[in-house]
Amino acid sequence: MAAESRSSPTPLLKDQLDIVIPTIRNLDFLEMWRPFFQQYHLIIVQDGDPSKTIKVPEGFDYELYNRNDINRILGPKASCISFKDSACRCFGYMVSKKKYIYTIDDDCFVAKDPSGKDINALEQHIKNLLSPSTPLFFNTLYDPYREGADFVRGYPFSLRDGAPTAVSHGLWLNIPDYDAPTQLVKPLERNTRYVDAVMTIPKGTLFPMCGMNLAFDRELIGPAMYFGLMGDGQPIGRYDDMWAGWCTKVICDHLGLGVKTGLPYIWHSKASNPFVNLKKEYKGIFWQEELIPFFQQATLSKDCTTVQKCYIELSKQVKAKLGKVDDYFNKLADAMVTWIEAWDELNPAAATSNEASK
Ligand SMILES: O=c1ccn([C@@H]2O[C@H](COP(=O)(O)OP(=O)(O)O[C@H]3O[C@@H](CO)[C@H](O)[C@H]3O)[C@@H](O)[C@H]2O)c(=O)[nH]1
Ligand SMILES: [Mn+2]
Repeated sequence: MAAESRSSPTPLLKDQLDIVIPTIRNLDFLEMWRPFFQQYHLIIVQDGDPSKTIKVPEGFDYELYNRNDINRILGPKASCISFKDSACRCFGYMVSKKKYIYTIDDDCFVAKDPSGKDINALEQHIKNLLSPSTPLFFNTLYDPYREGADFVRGYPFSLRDGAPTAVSHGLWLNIPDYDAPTQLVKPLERNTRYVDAVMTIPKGTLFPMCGMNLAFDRELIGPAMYFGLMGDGQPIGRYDDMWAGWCTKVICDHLGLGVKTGLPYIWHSKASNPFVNLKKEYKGIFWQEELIPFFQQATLSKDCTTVQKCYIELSKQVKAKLGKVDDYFNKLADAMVTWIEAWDELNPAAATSNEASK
């Protein structure tokens, strides 16, 4: 009997997920990801000099946007997209037409699990996103929906359906995502600890969201994933993902959505320059002592029934309460509004459904 053709199974969410990569480098790292990424569509956001040619390895299906494209597509609204900072990646979220996004940095490679097996980070993120979260009651055996685990005794049955998962936050072996001061005092520290767990970040708790290995449900939370104004002309850098994470978590808590962190790991290969990072982070290190209480105390009214409405409401509070910390936050609050306007312009269907829920 002829051996049946063993075509490899269609990858999960093949036509429902885009991979967004911000880059100022070449994309050779994709060779290592080819087995896991090749069947997905890539959105490459080329930062820096648009006249530079970024070589994409053969065989990948992609669209590439440089700064000229961003300016052409958004016109004056392009002012909300950072230049010369990885924050530019959020343009990829806006132009995508898919339900899910995975974003990864170009210095992140395939890590190995303790058994030595290559980790398909994308597959794990998809599992995280397709299973519920438990933001209202902590399960001490971690992810109860995982094979071989469950809810522990005392876990209310009324809460076991969980909440829809909006965000899956992955981690990093080798170079951990430390801030500059920590990097300076521990230049040789490497993360070798593989913790085999995925857990939901409880409602009411903020977290430092790192953008280098991150997936999210674009339809559930996309408009909140604005990676704030950083880089060229801005007084701060390396807080783009943090800003998005704080806004996202407040909105997820308000809308009853879940955020998970833990598996999958990637191998982060490049330590960016701690001195350059210190300059970028400097103001953020003391500003965040005011930003965190702001987000912890932020409340959204019951009229905020969509992400866009929540985000606009949050932008007003940023202006009212953080504008006095530094004028940068007035600029950022305006950029948050511009981001939503641009999002709705590029995603009219979603915007109309947003209108409908008014
Ligand atoms: O001006 C730039 C600089 C970089 N990029 C691209 O963005 C990612 C991350 O760059 P890199 O790996 O050099 O920086 P890290 O310090 O390791 O990044 C971590 O800190 C956060 C800063 O916000 C970031 O989200 C984390 O991943 C690479 O793909 C670069 O090519 C850029 O587009 N523009
Ligand atoms: Mn890096």
